[in-house]
Amino acid sequence: MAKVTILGATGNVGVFAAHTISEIPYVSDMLLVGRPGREDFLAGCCRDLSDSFAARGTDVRLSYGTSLADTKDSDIIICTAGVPRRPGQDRNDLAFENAKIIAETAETIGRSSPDAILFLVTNPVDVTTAVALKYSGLQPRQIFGLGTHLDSMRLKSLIARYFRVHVSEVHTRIIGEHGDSMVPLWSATTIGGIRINSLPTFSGLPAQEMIDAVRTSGEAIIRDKGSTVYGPGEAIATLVKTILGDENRILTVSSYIKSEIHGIGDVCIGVPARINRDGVFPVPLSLEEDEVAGFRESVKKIRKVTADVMERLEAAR
Ligand SMILES: NC(=O)c1ccc[n+]([C@@H]2O[C@H](COP(=O)([O-])OP(=O)(O)OC[C@H]3O[C@@H](n4cnc5c(N)ncnc54)[C@H](O)[C@@H]3O)[C@@H](O)[C@H]2O)c1
Ligand SMILES: O=C(O)C[C@H](O)C(=O)O
Repeated sequence: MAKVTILGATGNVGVFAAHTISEIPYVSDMLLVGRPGREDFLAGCCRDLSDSFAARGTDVRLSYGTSLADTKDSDIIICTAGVPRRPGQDRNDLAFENAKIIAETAETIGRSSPDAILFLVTNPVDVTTAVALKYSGLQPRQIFGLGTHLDSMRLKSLIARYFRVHVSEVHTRIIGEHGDSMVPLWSATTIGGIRINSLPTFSGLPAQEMIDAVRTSGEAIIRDKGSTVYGPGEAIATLVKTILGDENRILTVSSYIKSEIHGIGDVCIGVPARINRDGVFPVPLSLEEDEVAGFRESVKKIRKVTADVMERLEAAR
């Protein structure tokens, strides 16, 4: 059984993630952490969640706190703390502001929970994953970000609707930045186990429209309802369950790669990774030429944003 901690638990994503995670059978304890002054809200969340447990037959010990010291002995710490983007902003516009929060948080967690797995949701997630890796001192396998898992789910749902098949029949991946330079892997997309490009209907697939819809999905939801919540919340729970259940699923998350993909590496970015109780292990890949070119561009972009942020963080210390 495991203790799962959510940082930023008073936020839109944090609150819903607490609900989805409480449904995972391996979770025995859940700690909700918010900023000082938010104690009443956190207490209310705990009471409200507890009410739902009776109906569901769930038995999770809930607690809340406002200090990172409370996170000690967590098995997984999920970080949703930080500012979200407003309509018209790019996720990378949040880079420095959120990196400052993550650097401080990661330093404390690295000292107090050296065996934990640290899961970043805060955007821009590829950059915050790299910042957490550097400042926590934890091993690369212990740190990952939501990355392009949510984008892959968005594409999966569009493909399933287009082909009028159940979503479970579709396997697809998007790699690279959780952002504009993301790269769809049509070569790794199957429907009912059959490669999508060997289906006669593939030629009519509005592939570019689909990927454009995925690229702009977060922005469109934020414009219409203020924040993305249900997609990220369910995606977070899938990953927590994969870790705690030692499931060895291959999911596309932001992870540190050395040179696993065509020799490209030394960056945190969305890649397929085998995920289990020990953490996250990127899977070496062989891609089509245009996919490699797209991935190189995406890596180049993320490396630059990450390097700029690291430099500013060091200068600010
Ligand atoms: N990676 C993804 O796919 C994905 C999906 C959704 C949201 N996000 C990101 O998650 C983050 C949270 O989104 P949200 O919609 O829940 O935002 P929100 O504003 O509703 O919540 C933000 C949370 O962070 C906390 N916070 C803000 N500044 C802080 C600071 N200086 N120190 C400590 N805590 C602080 C707030 O108290 C609150 O709990 C954003 O960065 C957003 O972009 C990422
Ligand atoms: O788009 C955002 O800013 C939130 C998140 O990254 C998302 O894709 O839902």
